[in-house]
Amino acid sequence: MQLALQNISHRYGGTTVLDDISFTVDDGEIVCIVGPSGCGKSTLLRIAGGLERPAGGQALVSGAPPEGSLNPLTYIFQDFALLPWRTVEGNVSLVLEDHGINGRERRAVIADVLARTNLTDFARALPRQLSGGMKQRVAIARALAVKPAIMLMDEPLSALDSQTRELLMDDLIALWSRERFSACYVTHNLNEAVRLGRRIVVLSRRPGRIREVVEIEMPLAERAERLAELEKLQRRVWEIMREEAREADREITDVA
Ligand SMILES: Nc1ncnc2c1ncn2[C@@H]1O[C@H](COP(=O)(O)OP(=O)(O)OP(=O)(O)O)[C@@H](O)[C@H]1O
Repeated sequence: MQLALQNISHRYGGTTVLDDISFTVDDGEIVCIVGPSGCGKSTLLRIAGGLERPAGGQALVSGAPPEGSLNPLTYIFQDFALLPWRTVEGNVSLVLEDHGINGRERRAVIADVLARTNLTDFARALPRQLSGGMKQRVAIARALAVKPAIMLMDEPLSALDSQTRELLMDDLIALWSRERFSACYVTHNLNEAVRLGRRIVVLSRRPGRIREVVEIEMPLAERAERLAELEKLQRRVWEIMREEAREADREITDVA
């Protein structure tokens, strides 16, 4: 399935937050979106998922979803959004219950996604017993359970410390290598963007416009070993963003 954002513009009240944004997320591709604070990244993701209607342009999905997909566009948020009174398997189960998947089929899906996210031994644990990294693995397992065509990921690792973030990035790469998923991945963290993105869409400060799209040919599985090359790419992305970020920072300071 392909997600195409076509000439997306958006405003809140009199403030334009997005201006003429167009790009696609192709099948099996992770596209990262980076840009200064407040440039409209989360807004763009909500528009991509149909949660918000853009003032101009359109978000289109085309092609057939994966067989058995219950929810072609599925979000993963920074704050995990788990139900505290449900166990790990109970949290995953919920999305299947919502779709009327029961009995043996439900148990099979839960077992599969818990195995893929290395959570099998934690099936009966409650969220409060888990570290932040494990909670986010549960959120990823829950997203995978509905067989999404495209995952919409809003700063999924930003609540985690840097070591846990590294481990989760390894997990995401391993998951992607086994079964290529498509994702539109918003992040502040340029290291995450160059580790995970096939393309990085760099936005300007508000109103967010596309400054540049950086393509990264290097296979995902090789990236952990080729850090020096990635470092260069990361610097390049930062060079594109630096002035924008500085201006955005000044703008926020002015308001305060
Ligand atoms: N529902 C809303 N009503 C009014 N203004 C909003 C709303 N949602 C976002 N905004 C404003 O729109 C702008 C873009 O917000 P958005 O959260 O999309 O940016 P962002 O790039 O994701 O920010 P950050 O990097 O800080 O997470 C901000 O100025 C924000 O205050």
